Formats: sequence, C-alpha cells, structure tokens
Amino acid sequence: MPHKEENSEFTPEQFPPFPEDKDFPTVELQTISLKKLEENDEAEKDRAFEAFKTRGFVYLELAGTEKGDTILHGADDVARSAAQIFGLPTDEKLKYKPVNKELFGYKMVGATNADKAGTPDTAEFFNVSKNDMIVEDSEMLRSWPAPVLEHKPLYAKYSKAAHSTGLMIMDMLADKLGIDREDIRKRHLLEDLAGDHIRMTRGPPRKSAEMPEIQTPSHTDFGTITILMNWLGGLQVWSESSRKTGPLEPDVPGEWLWVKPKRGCAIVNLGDAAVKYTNGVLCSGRHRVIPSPGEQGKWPRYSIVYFVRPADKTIMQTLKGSGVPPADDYGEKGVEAKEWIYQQAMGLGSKHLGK
Ligand SMILES: O=C(O)CCC(=O)C(=O)O
Ligand SMILES: [Fe+2]
Repeated sequence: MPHKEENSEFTPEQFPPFPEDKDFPTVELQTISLKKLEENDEAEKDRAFEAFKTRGFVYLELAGTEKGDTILHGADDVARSAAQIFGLPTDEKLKYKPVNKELFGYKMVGATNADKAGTPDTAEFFNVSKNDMIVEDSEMLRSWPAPVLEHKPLYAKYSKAAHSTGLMIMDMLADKLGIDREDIRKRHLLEDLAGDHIRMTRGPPRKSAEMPEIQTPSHTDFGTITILMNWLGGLQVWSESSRKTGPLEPDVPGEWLWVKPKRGCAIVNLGDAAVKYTNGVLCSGRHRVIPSPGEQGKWPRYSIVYFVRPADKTIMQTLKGSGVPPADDYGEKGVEAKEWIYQQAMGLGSKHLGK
C-alpha cells in the first residue's frame, strides 16, 4: 500500500543542521535574488552572469515572487508525494522503467555505474514528464502510477513555475551574450515535447560512518538549466570549474566540496546544452551526491529536481551572439536534442535505459 501522507518518511521538520565542521568543506556560492532578477536589477544580473560563467551554480532566493513561492512551497508537497511513490511495491515501480530513448519513469537503485569499476549507485529516481503533466489525461503519452496521477495538478503547477524561472534566467544570459532571447525561447516552448521532467530522488540513510556509497555519480546535467530543491547535505561540486563534459571523472585536479542546503533557496545550475549553445562561455558544473554528512545521514535523502531541456526536435548547435565565440558547427546538419541527450545519458554509464 502507498504510504499514507501523514506517515511520510519525508520529515524536514526533524532534520538536523548541516554540520559546521572542517571535515565537511563547503563551496561558497553566490546567492541571487529571483525578485531582483525579475525587477531587472543590473548588479544582480551581473553577479549571476559571472557565477554562471565561472562555477555554473548559484543559490536562488525564491521568496517574494509568484514563481519562487510556487517552487518553495511546492517542493515540500512534491517531496511528500515522492515518499508515497517510492513506498510503492518494487514490482509496481518497475512497471514504469524508461522506454523509447526517454528518461521518464522509474530508475531503480543500482541502474547506473558509480565508477569505472562498475560500483552501483544507491539512489532511486522517479522522473515525471512535464509534457504529460500539463495536458489532459487522454493526451498523456505514458502511463503513470496512482500517486503521480493524484498529484498531477501540483506537478503541472510546479513544472510551469520551474520552466518559466529557468527561461527567465536564460533571457538574462542571452542579453549578456548578445543572443536573441527568441533563439533560446523557441527551443524551449512549454507545450513542445521535451525531456523536461520533475525528478524525485531518494537516497537511503547512510550505512556506516565511513561514506563509501555514491548515491548519484559524478556528472554534469545534460539540459539547459536545472532548478534543484534539497533539504539535507549530500550534493557536492568539483572545486575547479570543469567545463568539458565527460563520464564519471572530473577533467581537472581539485576536490569535492559540499553544497550546504540554504533555506528559502533553490540551487540552480546550468547543463551541457547551455555550454553547447554558447560554445563554452557558460559553465555546466560537475557534481555528485553522496550520503548526507554527520547526523543528517540517518534520514533518507530526498531531492526534487526540475530539468529544463531543449525541445526534442530542436537541433543542438551553437547560437549566434556577440559574446559567443564563433563555432565550427554552424554549417552542420546537427543532432536533434532528444538523441543528443540520450547519448549524454548513455555516456554516463546508465544500464537501464530502454531503446
Ligand atoms: O540530489 C541532489 O541534490 C542533486 C541531484 C542531481 O544532481 C541530479 O539528479 O542530476
Ligand atoms: Fe545533476
């Protein structure tokens, strides 16, 4: 039986704080106010642009705007629904494994290699497609378990707020790079079929004081921009910005730094499509997830991620802009986004994806 919501294992009110301890070195990220971005505050936009060129990650302060409040409050509701979904029997969840070169549905524990030796990851994902959540049931392209259908209005509202927040940030980056905003907008129309989804993740409580397990292996996100909500530590970024995309291992020397969750803020990062569009001017930061530190590790770790991705049929090519170095792919036929993203996912060592 699904977990009753009142007995949810997602209990943010009980979470202990992130440990203030030199054993857990944290990264300093810029905190950008969504409200100020919406008000066209030039200094805020400059700071955000700089951060997205160098590290590729920021904290985004959400409160005080309609979209921000929807994400802030919606994330708790989505996480509670995630606890219901992950509480379904395994054979029920396995009915929703990804098919058709898509990443929607259920990714079980161990479906991805965490390193070159083939150590399995320890996180479960359930990826809910944006397109299916914003249309009538009769127009949905996939079937979904009961708790997903039950929360469809919540997921639709959350997806729209996250998609629109991502695109507002992309407008700002386009302006800074002399790219026509429409060149990005038309590749991310809300109604067009895309790999966009809400990813619900669950990592198990840590098994031992040592932290050998990898919940989600080292990667860069594949899409354009990611809006992430998490409550417990576990996310780490590579200390040096690592622009090249490649499987599993960072391409420059450095160390893993913890990203301390910040109340009231989303963590926003760019993905590989943003790097492709700007010929490497923008940075897609390398990151991974390990069990939560210290006392926090006693709780199962949930995160709610929204991936803004290029529409399936759009071609992955460098965009023209005064701040974008000329590329050698202008004349090429180019690869469609759906295939491009699938290739990136396979490169990460996913074993579970349907053909
Ligand atoms: O769980 C997190 O904090 C990050 C998850 C993540 O990086 C991903 O799903 O791509
Ligand atoms: Fe990620």
